[in-house]
Amino acid sequence: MSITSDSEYQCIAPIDFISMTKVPESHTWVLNPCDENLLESIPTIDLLDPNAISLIRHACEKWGIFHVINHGVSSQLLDEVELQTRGLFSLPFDQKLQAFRSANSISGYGTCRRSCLHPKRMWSEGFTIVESPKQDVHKLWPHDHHQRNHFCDVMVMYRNEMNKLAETLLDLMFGSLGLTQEDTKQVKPKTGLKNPYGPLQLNSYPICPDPTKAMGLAAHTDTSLLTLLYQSNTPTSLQIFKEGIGWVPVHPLNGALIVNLGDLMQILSNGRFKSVLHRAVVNNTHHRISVANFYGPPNDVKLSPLIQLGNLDHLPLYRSVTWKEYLKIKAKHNTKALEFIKN
Ligand SMILES: O=C(O)CCC(=O)C(=O)O
Ligand SMILES: [Fe+2]
Repeated sequence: MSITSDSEYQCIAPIDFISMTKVPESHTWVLNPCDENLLESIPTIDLLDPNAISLIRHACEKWGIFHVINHGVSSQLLDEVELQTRGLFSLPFDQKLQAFRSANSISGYGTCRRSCLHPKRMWSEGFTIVESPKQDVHKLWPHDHHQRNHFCDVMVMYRNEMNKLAETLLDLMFGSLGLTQEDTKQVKPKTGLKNPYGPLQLNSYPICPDPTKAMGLAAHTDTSLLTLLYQSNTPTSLQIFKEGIGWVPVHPLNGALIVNLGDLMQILSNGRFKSVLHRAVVNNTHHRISVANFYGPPNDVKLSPLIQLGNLDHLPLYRSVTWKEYLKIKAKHNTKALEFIKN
Protein backbone atom coordinates (compact mmCIF):
# COMPACT_ATOMS: atom_id res chain seq x y z
CA MET A 1 0.00 0.00 0.00
CA SER A 2 1.26 3.46 -0.74
CA ILE A 3 -0.76 5.22 1.94
CA THR A 4 -1.35 4.88 5.67
CA SER A 5 -4.51 3.33 7.10
CA ASP A 6 -7.07 5.77 8.41
CA SER A 7 -6.91 4.68 12.02
CA GLU A 8 -6.14 8.36 12.74
CA TYR A 9 -9.62 9.15 11.49
CA GLN A 10 -12.89 7.96 12.94
CA CYS A 11 -15.18 6.31 10.39
CA ILE A 12 -18.48 8.12 10.08
CA ALA A 13 -21.35 6.65 8.06
CA PRO A 14 -23.11 8.89 5.53
CA ILE A 15 -26.86 9.39 5.77
CA ASP A 16 -29.47 8.36 3.22
CA PHE A 17 -29.52 11.73 1.43
CA ILE A 18 -32.34 10.69 -0.93
CA SER A 19 -34.81 10.58 1.95
CA MET A 20 -33.94 14.10 3.22
CA THR A 21 -36.44 16.89 2.59
CA LYS A 22 -34.44 19.42 4.60
CA VAL A 23 -30.88 19.83 5.79
CA PRO A 24 -30.70 18.38 9.32
CA GLU A 25 -28.98 20.30 12.13
CA SER A 26 -26.10 17.79 12.01
CA HIS A 27 -25.34 18.92 8.42
CA THR A 28 -25.93 22.67 8.73
CA TRP A 29 -22.94 24.87 7.88
CA VAL A 30 -22.47 28.63 7.74
CA LEU A 31 -20.88 29.19 4.33
CA ASN A 32 -18.84 32.18 3.27
CA PRO A 33 -20.03 32.34 -0.30
CA CYS A 34 -18.09 32.60 -3.50
CA ASP A 35 -18.65 35.46 -5.95
CA GLU A 36 -20.11 33.66 -9.00
CA ASN A 37 -19.50 36.77 -11.16
CA LEU A 38 -15.74 36.76 -10.69
CA LEU A 39 -13.87 37.11 -13.96
CA GLU A 40 -10.85 35.26 -12.57
CA SER A 41 -10.62 31.63 -13.60
CA ILE A 42 -8.05 28.90 -13.37
CA PRO A 43 -5.73 28.50 -16.40
CA THR A 44 -6.32 25.92 -19.13
CA ILE A 45 -3.26 24.17 -20.48
CA ASP A 46 -3.20 22.42 -23.82
CA LEU A 47 -0.64 19.62 -23.63
CA LEU A 48 -0.05 19.98 -27.39
CA ASP A 49 0.94 23.63 -26.97
CA PRO A 50 4.70 24.03 -27.63
CA ASN A 51 4.82 26.40 -24.64
CA ALA A 52 3.10 23.92 -22.31
CA ILE A 53 6.11 23.62 -19.97
CA SER A 54 6.36 27.34 -19.19
CA LEU A 55 2.56 27.65 -18.95
CA ILE A 56 2.54 24.77 -16.46
CA ARG A 57 5.23 26.42 -14.38
CA HIS A 58 3.27 29.66 -14.30
CA ALA A 59 0.03 27.83 -13.39
CA CYS A 60 1.78 25.89 -10.60
CA GLU A 61 3.36 29.05 -9.15
CA LYS A 62 0.30 31.28 -9.41
CA TRP A 63 -2.64 28.90 -8.98
CA GLY A 64 -1.66 25.40 -7.86
CA ILE A 65 -4.47 24.19 -10.12
CA PHE A 66 -5.31 24.16 -13.81
CA HIS A 67 -7.45 22.49 -16.46
CA VAL A 68 -5.62 20.22 -18.85
CA ILE A 69 -6.88 19.55 -22.39
CA ASN A 70 -5.54 17.31 -25.16
CA HIS A 71 -4.47 15.02 -22.34
CA GLY A 72 -4.86 11.84 -24.37
CA VAL A 73 -7.53 10.18 -22.17
CA SER A 74 -10.51 9.20 -24.34
CA SER A 75 -13.89 10.83 -23.75
CA GLN A 76 -15.50 7.35 -23.96
CA LEU A 77 -13.47 6.25 -20.94
CA LEU A 78 -14.38 9.40 -19.00
CA ASP A 79 -18.09 8.89 -19.84
CA GLU A 80 -17.91 5.26 -18.73
CA VAL A 81 -16.21 6.19 -15.44
CA GLU A 82 -19.00 8.69 -14.78
CA LEU A 83 -21.68 6.13 -15.65
CA GLN A 84 -20.17 3.49 -13.37
CA THR A 85 -19.71 5.97 -10.54
CA ARG A 86 -23.32 7.14 -10.84
CA GLY A 87 -24.45 3.51 -10.91
CA LEU A 88 -22.63 2.78 -7.67
CA PHE A 89 -24.03 5.77 -5.79
CA SER A 90 -27.55 5.12 -7.14
CA LEU A 91 -27.65 1.77 -5.35
CA PRO A 92 -30.06 1.59 -2.38
CA PHE A 93 -28.48 3.03 0.78
CA ASP A 94 -28.56 -0.31 2.60
CA GLN A 95 -26.68 -1.90 -0.26
CA LYS A 96 -23.97 0.77 -0.19
CA LEU A 97 -23.60 0.27 3.57
CA GLN A 98 -22.65 -3.36 2.92
CA ALA A 99 -19.34 -1.96 1.64
CA PHE A 100 -18.92 0.53 4.52
CA ARG A 101 -15.21 0.92 5.24
CA SER A 102 -13.98 -0.61 8.46
CA ALA A 103 -12.11 1.29 11.17
CA ASN A 104 -8.67 0.21 10.05
CA SER A 105 -9.05 0.47 6.32
CA ILE A 106 -9.30 3.23 3.76
CA SER A 107 -11.13 1.42 1.01
CA GLY A 108 -14.87 1.10 0.58
CA TYR A 109 -17.94 3.28 1.05
CA GLY A 110 -18.14 6.10 3.58
CA THR A 111 -17.95 9.81 4.28
CA CYS A 112 -14.88 11.91 3.55
CA ARG A 113 -12.05 10.75 5.84
CA ARG A 114 -11.65 14.23 7.28
CA SER A 115 -15.32 14.40 8.40
CA CYS A 116 -14.36 13.77 12.01
CA LEU A 117 -12.22 16.94 12.03
CA HIS A 118 -15.36 19.07 11.69
CA PRO A 119 -18.26 19.60 14.07
CA LYS A 120 -20.78 19.30 11.22
CA ARG A 121 -21.25 16.57 8.63
CA MET A 122 -20.80 17.04 4.90
CA TRP A 123 -23.35 16.59 2.12
CA SER A 124 -21.43 13.89 0.30
CA GLU A 125 -20.56 10.22 0.21
CA GLY A 126 -17.52 8.49 -1.22
CA PHE A 127 -16.09 5.20 -2.37
CA THR A 128 -12.33 4.70 -2.10
CA ILE A 129 -10.29 2.25 -4.13
CA VAL A 130 -6.82 1.47 -2.77
CA GLU A 131 -5.69 -1.86 -4.13
CA SER A 132 -8.17 -3.94 -6.09
CA PRO A 133 -11.81 -2.84 -5.66
CA LYS A 134 -12.93 -6.49 -6.07
CA GLN A 135 -13.78 -7.25 -2.43
CA ASP A 136 -15.86 -4.14 -1.83
CA VAL A 137 -17.53 -4.39 -5.20
CA HIS A 138 -18.61 -7.93 -4.38
CA LYS A 139 -20.57 -6.54 -1.42
CA LEU A 140 -22.26 -3.95 -3.63
CA TRP A 141 -23.37 -6.29 -6.42
CA PRO A 142 -23.36 -9.75 -4.81
CA HIS A 143 -25.56 -11.29 -7.53
CA ASP A 144 -24.28 -9.55 -10.63
CA HIS A 145 -20.81 -10.72 -11.57
CA HIS A 146 -21.00 -9.08 -14.99
CA GLN A 147 -21.58 -5.67 -13.39
CA ARG A 148 -18.81 -6.30 -10.84
CA ASN A 149 -16.27 -7.25 -13.49
CA HIS A 150 -17.19 -4.36 -15.71
CA PHE A 151 -16.93 -1.84 -12.85
CA CYS A 152 -13.49 -3.17 -11.87
CA ASP A 153 -12.23 -3.21 -15.47
CA VAL A 154 -13.31 0.40 -16.03
CA MET A 155 -11.74 1.64 -12.81
CA VAL A 156 -8.46 -0.24 -13.38
CA MET A 157 -8.23 1.13 -16.91
CA TYR A 158 -8.99 4.65 -15.68
CA ARG A 159 -6.39 4.47 -12.90
CA ASN A 160 -3.74 3.31 -15.34
CA GLU A 161 -4.54 6.18 -17.69
CA MET A 162 -4.54 8.70 -14.83
CA ASN A 163 -1.22 7.51 -13.46
CA LYS A 164 0.35 7.69 -16.93
CA LEU A 165 -0.92 11.24 -17.35
CA ALA A 166 0.22 12.19 -13.84
CA GLU A 167 3.70 10.96 -14.68
CA THR A 168 3.83 13.08 -17.83
CA LEU A 169 2.63 16.13 -15.90
CA LEU A 170 5.09 15.54 -13.10
CA ASP A 171 7.98 15.43 -15.59
CA LEU A 172 6.79 18.71 -17.10
CA MET A 173 6.41 20.33 -13.67
CA PHE A 174 9.79 19.19 -12.39
CA GLY A 175 11.35 19.91 -15.78
CA SER A 176 10.07 23.48 -15.58
CA LEU A 177 12.11 23.83 -12.37
CA GLY A 178 15.26 22.58 -14.08
CA LEU A 179 15.04 19.10 -12.53
CA THR A 180 15.79 16.01 -14.57
CA GLN A 181 14.02 12.62 -14.51
CA GLU A 182 17.11 11.23 -12.79
CA ASP A 183 16.83 13.88 -10.01
CA THR A 184 13.23 12.98 -9.29
CA LYS A 185 13.02 9.26 -9.94
CA GLN A 186 13.05 8.28 -6.25
CA VAL A 187 9.88 10.28 -5.51
CA LYS A 188 7.89 8.62 -8.28
CA PRO A 189 5.73 5.55 -7.66
CA LYS A 190 7.64 2.36 -8.42
CA THR A 191 5.89 0.16 -10.93
CA GLY A 192 7.40 -3.03 -9.47
CA LEU A 193 5.45 -2.65 -6.19
CA LYS A 194 2.18 -4.50 -5.56
CA ASN A 195 0.25 -1.27 -5.34
CA PRO A 196 2.50 1.62 -6.24
CA TYR A 197 -0.03 4.43 -6.44
CA GLY A 198 -2.23 6.56 -4.21
CA PRO A 199 -5.97 5.92 -3.88
CA LEU A 200 -8.76 6.58 -6.36
CA GLN A 201 -11.62 8.43 -4.71
CA LEU A 202 -15.15 8.45 -6.16
CA ASN A 203 -17.21 11.35 -4.73
CA SER A 204 -20.98 11.82 -4.84
CA TYR A 205 -22.81 15.03 -3.96
CA PRO A 206 -26.53 14.28 -3.87
CA ILE A 207 -29.15 16.93 -4.67
CA CYS A 208 -29.55 19.08 -1.57
CA PRO A 209 -32.83 20.72 -0.45
CA ASP A 210 -30.99 23.85 0.76
CA PRO A 211 -27.49 24.27 -0.73
CA THR A 212 -26.95 27.55 1.13
CA LYS A 213 -26.76 25.58 4.39
CA ALA A 214 -24.76 22.52 3.35
CA MET A 215 -21.12 21.77 2.58
CA GLY A 216 -20.21 19.10 0.02
CA LEU A 217 -16.56 18.81 0.97
CA ALA A 218 -14.95 21.16 3.50
CA ALA A 219 -11.93 23.28 2.58
CA HIS A 220 -8.73 21.25 2.42
CA THR A 221 -5.53 20.73 0.51
CA ASP A 222 -4.66 17.28 -0.81
CA THR A 223 -1.59 15.56 0.62
CA SER A 224 -0.59 14.03 -2.75
CA LEU A 225 2.07 15.25 -5.16
CA LEU A 226 -0.70 15.99 -7.60
CA THR A 227 -4.35 15.05 -7.95
CA LEU A 228 -6.13 14.49 -11.25
CA LEU A 229 -9.79 15.27 -10.92
CA TYR A 230 -12.69 14.47 -13.23
CA GLN A 231 -15.90 16.39 -12.48
CA SER A 232 -19.33 15.84 -14.00
CA ASN A 233 -20.82 18.56 -16.15
CA THR A 234 -23.24 19.74 -13.46
CA PRO A 235 -23.67 23.16 -11.77
CA THR A 236 -20.35 24.55 -10.56
CA SER A 237 -19.38 23.10 -7.23
CA LEU A 238 -15.61 23.04 -6.90
CA GLN A 239 -14.09 26.26 -5.56
CA ILE A 240 -10.52 27.23 -4.79
CA PHE A 241 -9.28 29.84 -2.35
CA LYS A 242 -7.08 32.51 -3.87
CA GLU A 243 -5.29 34.93 -1.56
CA GLY A 244 -6.55 38.49 -2.07
CA ILE A 245 -9.65 37.34 -3.99
CA GLY A 246 -11.47 34.70 -1.95
CA TRP A 247 -13.31 31.64 -3.25
CA VAL A 248 -13.04 31.25 -7.01
CA PRO A 249 -15.39 28.81 -8.83
CA VAL A 250 -13.90 26.10 -11.04
CA HIS A 251 -16.51 25.69 -13.76
CA PRO A 252 -16.67 22.32 -15.52
CA LEU A 253 -14.89 22.38 -18.88
CA ASN A 254 -16.05 19.72 -21.28
CA GLY A 255 -13.42 17.03 -21.92
CA ALA A 256 -10.87 18.65 -19.58
CA LEU A 257 -9.36 17.18 -16.43
CA ILE A 258 -8.38 19.24 -13.41
CA VAL A 259 -4.83 19.05 -12.08
CA ASN A 260 -4.35 20.25 -8.53
CA LEU A 261 -1.15 20.29 -6.55
CA GLY A 262 -0.93 18.64 -3.16
CA ASP A 263 1.19 19.39 -0.09
CA LEU A 264 3.97 16.99 -1.10
CA MET A 265 4.56 19.07 -4.23
CA GLN A 266 4.81 22.21 -2.12
CA ILE A 267 7.44 20.45 0.03
CA LEU A 268 9.50 19.09 -2.89
CA SER A 269 9.46 22.40 -4.75
CA ASN A 270 10.48 24.21 -1.54
CA GLY A 271 7.33 26.31 -1.63
CA ARG A 272 7.80 27.40 -5.25
CA PHE A 273 4.64 25.49 -6.25
CA LYS A 274 1.64 25.84 -3.96
CA SER A 275 -0.87 23.21 -2.92
CA VAL A 276 -4.33 24.63 -3.47
CA LEU A 277 -7.02 25.06 -0.81
CA HIS A 278 -10.30 23.81 -2.27
CA ARG A 279 -13.82 22.80 -1.31
CA ALA A 280 -16.99 21.55 -2.98
CA VAL A 281 -20.44 23.06 -2.48
CA VAL A 282 -23.73 21.44 -3.51
CA ASN A 283 -26.81 22.32 -5.56
CA ASN A 284 -30.55 21.64 -5.54
CA THR A 285 -30.99 20.42 -9.12
CA HIS A 286 -28.28 17.93 -10.06
CA HIS A 287 -26.52 14.98 -8.51
CA ARG A 288 -22.82 15.77 -8.98
CA ILE A 289 -19.99 13.28 -9.06
CA SER A 290 -16.23 13.68 -9.16
CA VAL A 291 -13.36 11.22 -9.33
CA ALA A 292 -10.01 12.09 -7.77
CA ASN A 293 -6.82 10.17 -8.50
CA PHE A 294 -4.24 10.95 -5.82
CA TYR A 295 -0.75 10.50 -7.21
CA GLY A 296 2.24 10.31 -4.92
CA PRO A 297 5.48 8.57 -3.99
CA PRO A 298 5.91 5.19 -2.31
CA ASN A 299 4.78 5.28 1.31
CA ASP A 300 8.20 5.10 2.89
CA VAL A 301 10.31 7.39 0.71
CA LYS A 302 11.68 10.40 2.61
CA LEU A 303 10.82 13.60 0.79
CA SER A 304 12.65 16.86 1.28
CA PRO A 305 12.85 20.04 -0.77
CA LEU A 306 14.91 19.38 -3.92
CA ILE A 307 17.01 22.50 -3.34
CA GLN A 308 20.41 21.13 -4.21
CA LEU A 309 19.13 20.31 -7.69
CA GLY A 310 17.62 22.34 -10.54
CA ASN A 311 17.16 26.00 -9.76
CA LEU A 312 15.71 25.79 -6.24
CA ASP A 313 18.74 27.38 -4.61
CA HIS A 314 17.42 28.45 -1.19
CA LEU A 315 17.49 27.04 2.31
CA PRO A 316 15.04 24.15 2.73
CA LEU A 317 11.73 25.45 4.06
CA TYR A 318 10.55 22.01 5.20
CA ARG A 319 12.09 19.07 7.01
CA SER A 320 11.95 15.67 5.36
CA VAL A 321 8.92 13.40 5.78
CA THR A 322 7.45 10.30 4.17
CA TRP A 323 3.89 10.41 2.78
CA LYS A 324 2.88 8.07 5.58
CA GLU A 325 4.32 10.36 8.30
CA TYR A 326 2.81 13.41 6.68
CA LEU A 327 -0.67 11.84 6.62
CA LYS A 328 -0.50 11.46 10.40
CA ILE A 329 0.42 15.14 10.79
CA LYS A 330 -2.41 16.04 8.41
CA ALA A 331 -4.93 13.96 10.38
CA LYS A 332 -4.09 16.05 13.45
CA HIS A 333 -3.55 19.53 12.01
CA ASN A 334 -5.54 19.44 8.77
CA THR A 335 -4.99 22.64 6.72
CA LYS A 336 -2.22 23.76 9.12
CA ALA A 337 -0.15 20.59 8.61
CA LEU A 338 2.55 22.21 6.46
CA GLU A 339 3.30 24.65 9.30
CA PHE A 340 4.26 21.70 11.47
CA ILE A 341 7.06 20.52 9.21
CA LYS A 342 8.52 23.98 8.55
CA ASN A 343 12.18 24.38 9.45
O1 LIG B 1 -15.44 17.00 -5.82
C1 LIG B 1 -14.56 17.81 -6.02
O2 LIG B 1 -14.61 18.65 -6.91
C2 LIG B 1 -13.34 17.83 -5.13
C3 LIG B 1 -12.92 16.49 -4.63
C4 LIG B 1 -11.72 16.60 -3.74
O3 LIG B 1 -11.24 17.66 -3.47
C5 LIG B 1 -11.11 15.39 -3.14
O4 LIG B 1 -11.64 14.27 -3.33
O5 LIG B 1 -10.07 15.55 -2.46
FE1 LIG C 1 -9.27 17.46 -2.65
